[in-house]
Amino acid sequence: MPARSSASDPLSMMLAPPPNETEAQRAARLEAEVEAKRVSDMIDEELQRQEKADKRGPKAVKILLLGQSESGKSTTLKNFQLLHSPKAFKAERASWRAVVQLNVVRSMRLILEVMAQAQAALHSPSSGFFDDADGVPQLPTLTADHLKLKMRLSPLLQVEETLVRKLNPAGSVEREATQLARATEPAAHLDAANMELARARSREVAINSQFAWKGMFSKLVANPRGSFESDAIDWDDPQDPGRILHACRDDMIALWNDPTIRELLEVQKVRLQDVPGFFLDDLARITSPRYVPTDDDILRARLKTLGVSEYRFTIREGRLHISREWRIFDVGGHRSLRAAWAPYFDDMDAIIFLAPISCFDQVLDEDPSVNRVEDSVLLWRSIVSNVLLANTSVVLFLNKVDILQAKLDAGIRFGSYIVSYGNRPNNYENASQYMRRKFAQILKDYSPTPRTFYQHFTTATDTKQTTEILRDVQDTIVQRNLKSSKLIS
Ligand SMILES: Nc1nc2c(ncn2[C@@H]2O[C@H](COP(=O)(O)OP(=O)(O)OP(=O)(O)O)[C@@H](O)[C@H]2O)c(=O)[nH]1
Ligand SMILES: [Mg+2]
Repeated sequence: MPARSSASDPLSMMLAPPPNETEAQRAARLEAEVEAKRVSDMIDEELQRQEKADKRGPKAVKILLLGQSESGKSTTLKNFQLLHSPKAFKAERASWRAVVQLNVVRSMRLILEVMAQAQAALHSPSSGFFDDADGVPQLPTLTADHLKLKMRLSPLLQVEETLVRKLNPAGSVEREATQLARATEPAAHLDAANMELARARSREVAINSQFAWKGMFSKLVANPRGSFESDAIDWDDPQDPGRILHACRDDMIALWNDPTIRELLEVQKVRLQDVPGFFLDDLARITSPRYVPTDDDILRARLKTLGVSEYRFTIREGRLHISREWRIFDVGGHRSLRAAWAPYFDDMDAIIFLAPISCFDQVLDEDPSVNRVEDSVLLWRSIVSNVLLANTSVVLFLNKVDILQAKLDAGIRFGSYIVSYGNRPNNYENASQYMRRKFAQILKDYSPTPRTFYQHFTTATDTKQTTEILRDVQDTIVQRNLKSSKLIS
């Protein structure tokens, strides 16, 4: 078909300028055309923006995890990951293997530290560990075999250095915070040794969430075939942490199971079982060449948080199955890191506050004059009274109830530390309900506006129980969103 000339095309004819157009008319027409194009471009832009927004879905739900250090925030985040991205969670096993190794080495370092202190005490009669009457040492005596074990385990400190160097690039501030104890050099006298032990107890590896540490560890411990099920140790590398731990395996087991060492730890009031990241009862499994952490190991592994980490997932809501993005923010709970929380208060849908109520007989590492439960209570008060958070839903996890139960069963008296508890029965039922009422009352007294809140007794290391609770929390927030967007009444 022959192409139509513009002279016969009705559209061209309609758009063509009038044949007798004056200069002024032409200028006005061109100006109107420019204006029409501007308006049309604006409309296009708005349509594109809306299209993008529709694709992105409704506004994201934001949840902030708060609580003191070691309260279980990162453990709760791991539970969210396990619930929504189980494959990605499992793919990170190699990285967590390194953290479990660090935890083992930390526990062993504490034992070596206690041994060094006992040795120092022998040379210091004024140490307070000698009976005033007959001058006999009150500490169990270490034999030559113990000292041989201690010497043979000194390569473990090197393992820690290797792993820490990998975790924190040289020169970063976090590296300084993780400097290692010299457990092999006994302190000159007991006061110094005591201080060294106290420092060693609180010194732990911390990670800045902005640093891609998981990538570093995957490279370090995954085998060349990328499979974690097979041998994950590089036997050609004498520095390989897995290789050194494997070589020290029998000595570590012997030391941990030695009755004199257990007695020494008891006299020094070092309960390694209560230190987060305790794996000494699993040494044979963890130091085996093909060790791959289980979900349970990953939840129990302890890595202190510096900075803020964010985890995103999508949930389909309501009958219309509208996808909505959820963002969970995990912050560091150490006192020096709490100032970094405030910028996140704006625009949060919910806060999950973790209060580890098992810590009633412990003090803060950052201030030994403060009881840990007291710190949680004060922190809760400052959060619920904060006007920036007045419209934010609050969910309280009274966490570590497994440890609370164990401590009360072992006869540790709740009322000796929480004085207001008085002479109430020293059992789980009464103590846990007492704490529940205490936190609820503070919310009632200090919240700027009356608000409902949800509270749960939790054991964040118990994935089954925690995922059920997290599902519950999610449902509550979804229902609230649907109500406020009037999708349900
Ligand atoms: N037994 C027991 N251990 C728990 C529980 N919750 C957390 N833990 C352990 O306690 C340790 C500390 O938990 P994290 O989740 O690292 O604590 P956090 O609040 O993130 O601490 P920071 O990062 O320092 O602010 C980890 O080793 C956990 O495995 C619990 O309910 N019971
Ligand atoms: Mg953390």
